[in-house]
Amino acid sequence: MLNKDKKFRHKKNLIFATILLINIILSMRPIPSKSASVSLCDDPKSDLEQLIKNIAPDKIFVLADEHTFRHCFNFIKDVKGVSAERTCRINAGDDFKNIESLSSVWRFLSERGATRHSLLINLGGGMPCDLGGFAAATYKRGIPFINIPTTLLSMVDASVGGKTGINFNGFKNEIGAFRQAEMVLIYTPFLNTLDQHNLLSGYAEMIKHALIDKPEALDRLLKITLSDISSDKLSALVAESVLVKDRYVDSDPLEGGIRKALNLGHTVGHAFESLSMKKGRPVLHGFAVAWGMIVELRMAENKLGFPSSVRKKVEDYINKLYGFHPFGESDFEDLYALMLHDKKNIGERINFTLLDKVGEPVINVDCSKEEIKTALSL
Ligand SMILES: NC(=O)c1ccc[n+]([C@@H]2O[C@H](COP(=O)([O-])OP(=O)(O)OC[C@H]3O[C@@H](n4cnc5c(N)ncnc54)[C@H](O)[C@@H]3O)[C@@H](O)[C@H]2O)c1
Ligand SMILES: O=C(O)C(=O)C[C@@H](O)[C@H](O)[C@H](O)COP(=O)(O)O
Ligand SMILES: [Zn+2]
Repeated sequence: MLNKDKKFRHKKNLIFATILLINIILSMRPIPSKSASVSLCDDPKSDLEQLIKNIAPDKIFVLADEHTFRHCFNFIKDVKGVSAERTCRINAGDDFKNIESLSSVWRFLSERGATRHSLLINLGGGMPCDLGGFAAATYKRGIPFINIPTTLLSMVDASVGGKTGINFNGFKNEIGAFRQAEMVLIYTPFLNTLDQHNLLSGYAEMIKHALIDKPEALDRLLKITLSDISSDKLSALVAESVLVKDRYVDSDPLEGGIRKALNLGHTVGHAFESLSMKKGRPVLHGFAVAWGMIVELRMAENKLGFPSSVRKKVEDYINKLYGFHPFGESDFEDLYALMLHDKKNIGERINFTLLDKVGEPVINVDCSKEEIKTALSL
């Protein structure tokens, strides 16, 4: 099963890499995505207008947070049918990816007469994309939505693949649904106003994609200093990264199996993220995932023989750029209790996604409390 999977992935890798290369050479923009349509665009206004023409909604609504309304709304405000009056603005940050914000979006749509034929455009990072996607999935049992990601993290990861939802009861994405966007429009100049901290946060998910893709992709990322990167180079890396995500989503859209590879670093990462939020000192999702990957690569090394030289290279890179995770021995029981709620678990078993080697994820690895503790405190 695994071997067949590897061969299949290798063949698909080659096809995608070839298409990507041809695209870059010919400067063609659409990304050959399969699960949701994803495109790298040069002109969000005209691309959005074309899309809206095809969808033909009766009304158009936009969801933005306070920052994306300020920095990004101007790029789409002149699109026919888009208006500030029909733009729902929510507070920024993961603290607000909650039932109250969700309810305010449902109310906004309902009070302004949104129908099942109305369109919701989520303009923002992973927070508005996740929350807006879930609002769209549930409002009148589902209306179409478009994601326009404005952070690096949402361009390479959160806007694609149909996982929508909110945090609830102290747990990440506890309530949600799988629902694909009609289209994902990636416009990398939005990143010009994004701070370095949030760029790094997105870069962590790119490192995750490289780890489940191939050694060359990982080596390339670990050589780059994000603060010096040219916008062309970053756009090419965004395209490459989002293709990795799309490939896994396409093989297993509802996460019955191999899509769990995309959750590498998240069993521990989500526990870090939830605990930091509970303590009132929230860390960004990508930072939590970066630290979660360190712990899970140690577990992969201990349990599956993942090469220690590669684990060390990734760990050094993360420690240098992201610092060390802010948790101590005394946090272990809380972190473990949070991991018991991970969505990949079955019964009381905590199921990790680990790696044999770079590009060879192994899903459903059952790890004991002791094994987790050892990896956390090495
Ligand atoms: N659905 C998925 O597959 C998936 C994948 C990865 C992460 N996520 C989720 O995504 C969320 C994290 O996403 P995120 O990192 O994009 O966070 P975010 O949406 O909270 O954005 C981070 C910050 O950047 C600001 N911002 C956004 N775009 C900007 C721009 N262009 N210029 C200036 N500021 C801007 C936002 O207002 C916010 O303050 C988490 O909730 C995580 O769980 C979901
Ligand atoms: O798309 C996926 O599948 C992922 O796991 C991508 C993750 O980066 C993302 O953070 C996702 O929201 C985590 O999902 P969850 O099912 O662990 O809540
Ligand atoms: Zn993530």
